[in-house]
Amino acid sequence: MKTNQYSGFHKLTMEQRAQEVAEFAGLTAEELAHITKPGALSDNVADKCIENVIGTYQLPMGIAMNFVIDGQERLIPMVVEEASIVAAASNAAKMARPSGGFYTSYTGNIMIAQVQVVGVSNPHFACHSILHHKEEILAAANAKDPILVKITGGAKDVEVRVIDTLIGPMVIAHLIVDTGDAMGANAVNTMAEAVAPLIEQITHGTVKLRILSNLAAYRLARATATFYKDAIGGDSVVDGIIAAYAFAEADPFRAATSNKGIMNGMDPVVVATGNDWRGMEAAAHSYMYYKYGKYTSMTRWEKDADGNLTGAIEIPMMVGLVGGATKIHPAAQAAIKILGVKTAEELARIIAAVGLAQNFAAMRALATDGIQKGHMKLHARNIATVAGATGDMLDKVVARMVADKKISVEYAKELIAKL
Ligand SMILES: CC(C)(COP(=O)([O-])OP(=O)([O-])OC[C@H]1O[C@@H](n2cnc3c(N)ncnc32)[C@H](O)[C@@H]1OP(=O)([O-])[O-])[C@@H](O)C(=O)NCCC(=O)NCCSC(=O)C[C@@](C)(O)CC(=O)[O-]
Ligand SMILES: NC(=O)C1=CN([C@@H]2O[C@H](COP(=O)(O)OP(=O)(O)OC[C@H]3O[C@@H](n4cnc5c(N)ncnc54)[C@H](OP(=O)(O)O)[C@@H]3O)[C@@H](O)[C@H]2O)C=CC1
Repeated sequence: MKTNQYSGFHKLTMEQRAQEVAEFAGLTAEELAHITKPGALSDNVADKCIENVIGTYQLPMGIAMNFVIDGQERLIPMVVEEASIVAAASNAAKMARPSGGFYTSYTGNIMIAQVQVVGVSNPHFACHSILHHKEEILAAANAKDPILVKITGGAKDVEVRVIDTLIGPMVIAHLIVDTGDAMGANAVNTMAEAVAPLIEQITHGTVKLRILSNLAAYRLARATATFYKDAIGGDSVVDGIIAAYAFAEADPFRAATSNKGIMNGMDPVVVATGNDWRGMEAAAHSYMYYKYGKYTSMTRWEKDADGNLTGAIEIPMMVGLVGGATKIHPAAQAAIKILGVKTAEELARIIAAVGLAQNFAAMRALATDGIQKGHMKLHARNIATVAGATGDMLDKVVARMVADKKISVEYAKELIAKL
């Protein structure tokens, strides 16, 4: 496969798809086997990732097609259990292609470590004292990670705040750290612990928590795309999507589902690359309050002067290529090679684009046929399997359920009995 716009890719067998992906990404047979051969992880790394390991739990890895991001064709590995997500991402990317696909930007690999100081009688004065000693504090932080300092410069700045809390004022110091191609949690936690004694001396207070913030408000990935109205169903579809977006922008009940739809795109890539999806989720949802003062849509959708649909997303994206499980998980390494990324920045930008694509696909389906038509057609295989259908019988049962527009375990069982 020389291009990722492979119409009918989904009609190939698993083995054929794997070979096409390996050819596009230049995967060796061994690298491909880390994905296609179950059990690879338990042979060498599972017991090094977490505690009390007894084995491994497998999830499907699908490949979203058609993505052009900043002018480059990308295959997107997505690890997820839910039907229709990979199809939706592929469909959205296909519809974005006529305008050139997705365009991204990024603010840098900047993480925040928090140091909490309590018992300070003059908190505002203490904040100034911390800032007077900024260079000393940065030196103490950077002494803990010479590798990071060599690569990125490490801790770059200190910020301070006084917050009023239920137990009185607290001085909160933020270490601002460039963590390079690492997600950086362990790195910044180590630095926060290292500077605590110095901050206690400076403030005459007591340091309690020393921990990163997952509200990675300085590590933002952005993506935009233009969907030509004629490529997505015309003015009524554009207006339908704008109305769906306006609902999510205004209502947290809708925003929660619309943003879950965005996570349908972002989480599977974060998981596929061995990154911390809990941290990414915490960052993305909390950023809504930080930026907009309310829980709202993570995306912004508008009409351009020609009536085409334009979308944008700005989201904290703290993912790494080194550190955590990424470096030691062979399938994560293979996924990174499929993506063709060399830096954490590239990966962050791609994930933001996939989130935007997923939101478009969901809202377009909702604004036209409704989600069930596309979703349940793909979920039918899952339903038929639950009912006990296998092999050719499975295909026959799925075809009949879709044709009869009756997709349920009950009806699948009826069909199995009949067929
Ligand atoms: C599902 C589609 C794409 C069908 O849409 P369609 O128009 O029937 O698809 P199509 O048959 O015309 O195919 C168009 C392209 O879609 C892809 N595609 C099509 N079928 C497959 C397949 N079997 N396997 C892999 N890829 C597939 C593929 O790229 C294909 O291009 P082609 O290969 O033909 O050149 C569409 O209905 C859709 O995008 N629906 C949205 C589904 C969705 O968002 N699923 C997420 C789960 S629902 C949810 O939890 C989120 C939500 C909805 O609650 C969020 C919210 O509320 O906002
Ligand atoms: N989200 C959260 O709240 C938390 C997440 N975590 C977990 O922390 C892990 C990620 O932490 P992270 O600090 O990335 O993990 P690591 O500590 O494993 O990796 C970071 C280290 O890799 C080394 N390194 C090598 N090459 C590079 C490079 N090019 N750029 C940057 N660093 C490089 C650095 O120095 P050196 O070699 O000296 O280490 C750096 O400190 C994830 O598993 C995450 O789940 C942990 C706590 C909290």
